[in-house]
Amino acid sequence: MADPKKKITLIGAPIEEGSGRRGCAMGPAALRIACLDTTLADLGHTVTDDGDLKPLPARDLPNHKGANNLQIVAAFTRALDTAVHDVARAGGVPIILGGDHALAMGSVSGMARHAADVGRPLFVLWLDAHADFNSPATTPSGNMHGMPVAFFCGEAEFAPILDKDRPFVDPKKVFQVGIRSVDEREREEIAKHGVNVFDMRAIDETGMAHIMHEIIATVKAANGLLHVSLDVDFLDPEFAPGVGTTVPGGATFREAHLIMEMLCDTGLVSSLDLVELNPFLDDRGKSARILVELTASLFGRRILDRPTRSA
Ligand SMILES: NC(=[NH2+])NCCC[C@H](N)C(=O)O
Ligand SMILES: [Mn+2]
Repeated sequence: MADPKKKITLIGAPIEEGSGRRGCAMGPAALRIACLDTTLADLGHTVTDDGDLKPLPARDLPNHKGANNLQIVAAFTRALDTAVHDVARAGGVPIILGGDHALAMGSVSGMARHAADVGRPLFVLWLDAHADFNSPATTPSGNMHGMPVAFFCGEAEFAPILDKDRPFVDPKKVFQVGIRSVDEREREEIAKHGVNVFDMRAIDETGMAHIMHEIIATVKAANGLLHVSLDVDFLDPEFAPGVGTTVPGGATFREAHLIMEMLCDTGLVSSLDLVELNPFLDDRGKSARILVELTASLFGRRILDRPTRSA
């Protein structure tokens, strides 16, 4: 395993205004209560918790009818773009504690700037039930957590949220895994832009290991950085009910761990979003705990390292 001990910085992003309901603002607290920091520190990493971002609404932007709560979403986007870029530039691995998925507008944009600084391409592994490739022009809901992928690929430029000359992510370097809910216009957009989609059928037919080998080989061959964006609804609601947009038929506990273990072996992961956790809807912290367990697998925990629990 390449360079196993990392400098990890936790960045809380208690944004819920990108989704259609309340609750995700409690996500960072739930992840902390589920011991994300000590779990990573126990694996030998240096962990710093930068606390929660609390940006003021971006009052320079007008309301937009296809983009609900634009001023707040834009404020988090700007704050995260800066915070994530700063951590990566200092040689650290940012983990963003969400917060709804609109936060990836900022986190991925910050990593795209870092990748451009170091002259390496940025790849994104999007683990989600949804493609999140809407824009204010195509959205059926106006909810901005359905738009981050289009935004960081430069396909949802409707207001001056970030610098318009910022580096975009090439949609062909976005791998979406677990997809099972895509809107009609969104489907056309992802096909047109060449986003790589592995939906649940592909997972069932081909197997997760095969899909991950393929993705990892592509990133390695390009000497890329890999940002992982993990939405709770990637998982089947049976294992992770604490999310506002559950879709039946999601990834299993083992499939999700396999992804994390395979990624860990590559040493390619530069940054991670943990998003859409809604503790208000969770079942006794179950979903928060699963996110912490998956993060542990991504950063080096091995099943065989753990004491066996019988009964
Ligand atoms: N990150 C999420 N949970 N996204 C859900 C998006 C749902 C729907 N496609 C929309 O745009 O409104
Ligand atoms: Mn999502």
